[in-house]
Amino acid sequence: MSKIVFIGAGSMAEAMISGLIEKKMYSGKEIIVTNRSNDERLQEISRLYGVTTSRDYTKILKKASVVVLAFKPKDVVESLSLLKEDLSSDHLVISVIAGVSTDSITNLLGFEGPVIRAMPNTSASIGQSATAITSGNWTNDKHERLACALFEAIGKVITVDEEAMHLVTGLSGSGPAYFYYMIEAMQDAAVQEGMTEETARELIFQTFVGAAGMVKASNKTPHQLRKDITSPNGTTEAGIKMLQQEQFKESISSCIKIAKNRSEEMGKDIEERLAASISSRH
Ligand SMILES: NC(=O)C1=CN([C@@H]2O[C@H](COP(=O)(O)OP(=O)(O)OC[C@H]3O[C@@H](n4cnc5c(N)ncnc54)[C@H](OP(=O)(O)O)[C@@H]3O)[C@@H](O)[C@H]2O)C=CC1
Ligand SMILES: O=C(O)[C@@H]1CCC=N1
Repeated sequence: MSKIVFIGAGSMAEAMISGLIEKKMYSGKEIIVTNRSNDERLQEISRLYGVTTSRDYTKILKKASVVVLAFKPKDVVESLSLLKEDLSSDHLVISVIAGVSTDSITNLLGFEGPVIRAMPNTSASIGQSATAITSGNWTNDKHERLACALFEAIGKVITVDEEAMHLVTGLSGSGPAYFYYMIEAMQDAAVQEGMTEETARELIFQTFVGAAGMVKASNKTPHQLRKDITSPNGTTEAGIKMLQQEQFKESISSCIKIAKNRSEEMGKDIEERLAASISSRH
């Protein structure tokens, strides 16, 4: 039986594993997970999802057809140098690593194998990821269909040109955190105004779910939906005016730009380290 291997057992790997099992795309038995050194974490993942865990790369990669790279960008050079002996062009490599291009991965692996770069988000764990994928040079339709099916099992998938991946990363990869920050801020404000945390949470959560549902279901734009709530000289107008005064839109714009730039920087850092390692070999 051909398995899927996760190299990395952190938040993103767990979100994908739980979503894939929940949607029955893979059973726990068909998933192998490894990490660098955290034994407790591997035990926890195994207990929660019934997956196999191992640090024997040679053994696990022999059983796998799909290999998901789910470690941090800073670990790419070291981790791929450990993995490349056991990887071949028969493996489909799916990287969810922020910033790092398919070319960098191919160059680090040192052979022309299929690499798909994906940017999901942690809502994968409830089947609600927004994922963008892009294909490297050595993929075919079969690889792309497989990657699409995998990410469709855990949410919505779009295909983009690789240049767009930095923006996607700052927008929808990091995106859930921006909304959580907004919820946190609204909850803190309500508690400061005397509401219990429990009541605030209940009201705010449902308000978020309802607003997201409206954006999805309605044929109105978010702008129109906002206008519908904003009575002249009413509470919403007062609140929105304060957000405008505090430069809410400008803050969000800077947030997306800086996150996109950070993704670009992380990619460049890997390219520079790759170039340095090539020149040191000559
Ligand atoms: N978190 C998110 O919302 C999203 C993250 N991503 C991307 O997913 C990737 C993982 O992020 P996240 O899950 O948050 O990170 P975490 O820090 O939670 O997890 C990283 C994992 O990688 C493991 N690891 C590091 N080096 C190796 C190695 N050589 N072999 C095997 N495992 C290794 C670590 O093991 P150990 O703990 O033992 O060191 C750890 O399990 C990142 O590249 C990130 O950019 C993409 C989209 C969203
Ligand atoms: O913060 C990060 O670098 C990763 C990438 C997207 C979400 N988390």
